[in-house]
Amino acid sequence: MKNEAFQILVVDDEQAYSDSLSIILRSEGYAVDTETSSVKALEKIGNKEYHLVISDFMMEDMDGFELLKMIKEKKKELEVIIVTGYGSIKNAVEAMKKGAFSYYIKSHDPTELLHEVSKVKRIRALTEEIQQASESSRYLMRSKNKKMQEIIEMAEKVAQSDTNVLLLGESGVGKEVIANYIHEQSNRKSYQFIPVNCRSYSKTLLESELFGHEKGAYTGATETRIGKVESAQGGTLFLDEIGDATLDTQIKLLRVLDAKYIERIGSNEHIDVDFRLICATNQGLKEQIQQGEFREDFFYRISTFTLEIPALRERQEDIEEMVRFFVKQISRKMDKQALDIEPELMAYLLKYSYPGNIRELKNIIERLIVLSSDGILRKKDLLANQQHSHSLEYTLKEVRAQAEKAYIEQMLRHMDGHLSETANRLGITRRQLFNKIGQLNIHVEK
Ligand SMILES: Nc1ncnc2c1ncn2[C@@H]1O[C@H](COP(=O)(O)OP(=O)(O)OP(=O)(O)O)[C@@H](O)[C@H]1O
Repeated sequence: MKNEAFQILVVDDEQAYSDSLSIILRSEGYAVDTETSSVKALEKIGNKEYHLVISDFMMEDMDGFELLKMIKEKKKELEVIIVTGYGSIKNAVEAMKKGAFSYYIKSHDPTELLHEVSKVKRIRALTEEIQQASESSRYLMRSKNKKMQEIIEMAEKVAQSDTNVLLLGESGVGKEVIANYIHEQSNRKSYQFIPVNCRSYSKTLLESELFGHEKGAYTGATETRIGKVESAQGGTLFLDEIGDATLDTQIKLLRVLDAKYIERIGSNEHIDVDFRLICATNQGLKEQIQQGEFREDFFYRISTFTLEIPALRERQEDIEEMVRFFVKQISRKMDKQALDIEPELMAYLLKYSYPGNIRELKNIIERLIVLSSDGILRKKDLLANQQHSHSLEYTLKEVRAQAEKAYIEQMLRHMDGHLSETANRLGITRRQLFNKIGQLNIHVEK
């Protein structure tokens, strides 16, 4: 991680002290924000991804212990260095027991502090490396299919430039996975990959999600919030289902791409932004343009480089390896023993048409693993699962309930257990979703 990507928040109610600290830290290239109030600092921490907080111990509105406790409650992984005077070393040591990374004595040589900061940075980089190594085994980025091989190759090439990319393909073919891969292969990889699904939000909510808002910008905006475009600073912004963005939102995005700055809703302040845009859609944008639902100029701007990801049924030669990959991955996740696949099942899976593409294949394997009690995945379990659509022993109400349950569970998994977004996507209220979860005995994994 480069120093500029390492975000530090300095909290001290003595403005002069936090200013001088930030000058020292900035001279090393770190990105520094300062705050004189602990309460406001907590708000900032909620809104932005910091890597380190350097906080004074004695402050007027909250003492160091309390601030530390609240930071750790909010963000366990966020490191805190306590700054203290000679008189309160005992407290600083106590703070370390409570989770502070280390402490720094105010009158000491600042190189000591810089040394501690670089330690936090090194540890953070190591943790991220480990995370990335385990993430790379999350995806199978190999293919025997010629078209898919070309797509992976082109994704690697385009990753080296800053070109905007448009990913086309049916739902579940792995557009987000490819977008993430492009980010990981690019020199923006030490910054964040920020995905936003445009279908999950109403127009106002999407714009506030993207551009952020100032406190009081509209009813319900109770605090200032940083948008996803700002969070993608230095990194990659992935806009999924871009066809769902309204014409107004498209104009605003076009302006951001041209002017390279945003204004939070309710503010005139220009905030410079630098990110790569990757968009995806499973709709025909050309038809949407003809119907006046999608701006042509925006389309040309986002589609400098277009990749069309084939449906899984068009790359049948990859199914077997993918089945084995998911069996291994999911059984490890569920802590189940190594699993064998019955040949009849494999033969069925190789011929099946997968209207839901890779997502459907993954879900099928997950269900089969859950149903297997002896370590063997069998075709009969697959059919048992689909039985309700073939057998005639269920009432209409039961069939409806089963279908609803399966669909809600699938959507919850897709939205990573995020309830509001799931409700939004299902077109019901959060309360209705809660009721369904209770009635249908749905298990929510976060
Ligand atoms: N190459 C791959 N290796 C492993 N898993 C994959 C791969 N491609 C896709 N998947 C899995 O398939 C599921 C669907 O992938 P993804 O969300 O990227 O599809 P999508 O095309 O963006 O779907 P949608 O259009 O519905 O948003 C995810 O669970 C993802 O982890």
